[in-house]
Amino acid sequence: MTDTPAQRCGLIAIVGKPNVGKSTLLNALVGQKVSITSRKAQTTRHRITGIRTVGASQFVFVDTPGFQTRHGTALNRSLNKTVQGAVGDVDLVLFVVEAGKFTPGDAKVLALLKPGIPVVLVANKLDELNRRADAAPWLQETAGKHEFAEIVPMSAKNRKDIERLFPIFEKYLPEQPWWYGEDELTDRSEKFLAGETVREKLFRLTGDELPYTSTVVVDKFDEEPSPKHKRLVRIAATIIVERDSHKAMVIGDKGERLKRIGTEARTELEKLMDCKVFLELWVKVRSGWADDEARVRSFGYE
Ligand SMILES: Nc1nc2c(ncn2[C@@H]2O[C@H](COP(=O)(O)OP(=O)(O)OP(=O)(O)O)[C@@H](O)[C@H]2O)c(=O)[nH]1
Repeated sequence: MTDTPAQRCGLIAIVGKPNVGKSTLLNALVGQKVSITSRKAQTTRHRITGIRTVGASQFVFVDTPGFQTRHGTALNRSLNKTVQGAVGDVDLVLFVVEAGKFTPGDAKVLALLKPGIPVVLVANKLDELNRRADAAPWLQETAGKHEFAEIVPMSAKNRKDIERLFPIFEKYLPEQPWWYGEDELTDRSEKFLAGETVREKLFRLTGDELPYTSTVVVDKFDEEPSPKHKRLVRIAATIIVERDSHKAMVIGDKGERLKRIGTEARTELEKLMDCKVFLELWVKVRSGWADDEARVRSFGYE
């Protein structure tokens, strides 16, 4: 008779300063895109859970926004609150830094972590170090900065590195029944994913020109009966920018850029939701919204 191992389930927070690869890591761990990535710093604003069940263990991941220290606007204050909220009630924290670098920004994030919760130091982007031998003295020095439960040099873009992580994390999850089904990957709604997808395309296609204060609000998400398609979803979303010049930038020459944002988002959503999608995009100017607490709340960034 073989004993089946008891079910384990727990929360894992992914923290780190902007652009260290938190979203890339989460997506690779979950195996599907649930959090958006882009080269632009600070594209992750929401607390997103990704779920992955391996063997008897269910790993529930919480992504956190990049820890912003430079500006003090309401938006940034809201982001910082989310980070602090996310690290307080988890079973394990993955503290992500870039291998070979430990900056004051990293130190600030580390200082936020509550004592008593095990922290894994994830030294990401190892592939970007010219010589792996250079990592050894850096790892030794960084190990002294906190009582890390584990130290893992790796690359979130390397499949083998990702699969090695599950057995490492497993022992930190409490023995308890799973919270989600074995195949569930996220508890985010399709409406939420629609907004995130448009936002990703927006930032990808505007490069560094557009400030990160731009956002996307989904105004309509309706399923409609259709004789031609097994499922049809009609989505309307508004891209909110701070200035007229940003609006012109998003729309582009003869509307080309907005059209491309819409086409790319629609194609991706059709794949993600496995249905026909009609997507309508609007661009609106609301100046100063990032400084306005009430508005930040009404856009859903608690
Ligand atoms: N070379 C290399 N690049 C990586 C790796 N992991 C992530 N990146 C890149 O680093 C950039 C930032 O990655 P993200 O996953 O968006 O970073 P993030 O920490 O979630 O960023 P914020 O949302 O700003 O907090 C992207 O261009 C990724 O492709 C890695 O292991 N190696």
